[in-house]
Amino acid sequence: MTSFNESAVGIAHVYRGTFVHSTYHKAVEILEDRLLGVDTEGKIAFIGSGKEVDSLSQKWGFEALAVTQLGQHEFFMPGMVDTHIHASQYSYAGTALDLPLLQWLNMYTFPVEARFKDLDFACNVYTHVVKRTLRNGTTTACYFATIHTDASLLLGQIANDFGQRALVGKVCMDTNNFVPHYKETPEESEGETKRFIGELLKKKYPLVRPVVTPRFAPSCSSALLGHLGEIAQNNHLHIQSHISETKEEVKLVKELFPDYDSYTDVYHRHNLLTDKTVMAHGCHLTDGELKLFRETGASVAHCPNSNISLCSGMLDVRRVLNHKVKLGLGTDVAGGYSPSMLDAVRRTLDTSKALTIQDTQYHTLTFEEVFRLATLGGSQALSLDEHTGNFEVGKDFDALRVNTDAAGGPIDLINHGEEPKVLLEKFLNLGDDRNIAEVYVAGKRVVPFVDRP
Ligand SMILES: Nc1nc2[nH]cnc2c(=O)[nH]1
Ligand SMILES: [Zn+2]
Repeated sequence: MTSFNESAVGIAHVYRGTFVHSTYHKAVEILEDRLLGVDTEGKIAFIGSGKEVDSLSQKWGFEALAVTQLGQHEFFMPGMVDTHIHASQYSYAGTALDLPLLQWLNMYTFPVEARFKDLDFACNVYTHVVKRTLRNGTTTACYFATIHTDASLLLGQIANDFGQRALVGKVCMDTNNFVPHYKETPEESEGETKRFIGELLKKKYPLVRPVVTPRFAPSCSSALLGHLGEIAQNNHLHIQSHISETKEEVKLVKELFPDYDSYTDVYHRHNLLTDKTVMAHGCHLTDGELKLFRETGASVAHCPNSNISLCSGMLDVRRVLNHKVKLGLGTDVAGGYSPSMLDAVRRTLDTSKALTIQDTQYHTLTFEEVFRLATLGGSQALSLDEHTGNFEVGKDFDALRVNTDAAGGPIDLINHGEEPKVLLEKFLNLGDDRNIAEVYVAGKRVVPFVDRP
């Protein structure tokens, strides 16, 4: 039930139509002809039957005529959660996919990221990535920025200005043999991380939080990892990094950290594995490492476009879920070339089917399961599911108004009276931003963009 005082918080909007979401027990739950009320704080105040419009309008004090009615081929679904995206790498998305990870970082990534010292350059790229992801239905994004504190703060400001829910990480790295000007000393990295966290929190952006961001073990000394673990622990902060993306990287970590049992153990012994940690990729994690994820509550960001584009590996999502490790989806721009979570959904299904081609006994993921990973699963992976991820009374209204029959859109031949589940499947497989008529974050309509072009 609602936790707030009903008389103190009014109803701001009421929507009537089909709502499609996931619950902890059901991958897809279809709620037909429902009325959903959003209060003035952007939270879901009630969900009732459309037939009860008169009694609900009396109880909650809204005009029955003020209800927004969805069209026949429309539905609301929860906003999607991108659990891993490099905002800074959006500048070269769609290119540079011809090298394996470690060479790719040296050749393309580090030289580009070094440019974010220039705040004008940063502002342009960050504005584009926030707008593009919002327009594609990403209501929550967990961002890597670069090592530059002021540019990272700017990313937080831009996410706030456009109304996106975001975790923003100033990247930390004190090891870089290939592009030596793109690194910090351990003292700089520690000090600038503290400044970043302090200044971002001081802004009191309602939906933007800092996340402690060691790039990955090969870019960080043990001293730096230790400092970052301590900062996260002392301030109860989120943590993000990369793990076991490629076999070559796992081998390198073994050489760099010979006294540790595994790659996961490196992070664990620096206090970087907590229930607010999200680690990208994890393609080559062992059962023992997944057990450590489960025990600590750390989660995996599955980035299938990137895993295929850089030939890194194919994560066995079913195995991760069987270990009861939390898992969300990530675009991993620009290792992944698409900023759209719909692409992440499709690539997740493709990878699962590729694993099925290799082993016909494999338990292929269903589109319903992948829908959950893109929404509720992502919010769980980021430990934000108290606030977002599905349509539960008391949660923030983070939602996409999907119109499968949008004029000029990519979906043809929708039958009259088509089942909502079929509309969802068509949208996930064929849809794009033309089908996302509106995007809401914490009750506020953030797409279409109003004040800005
Ligand atoms: N895909 C990817 N993997 C990484 N590992 C360390 N840094 C990165 C990065 O920027 N992208
Ligand atoms: Zn990444």
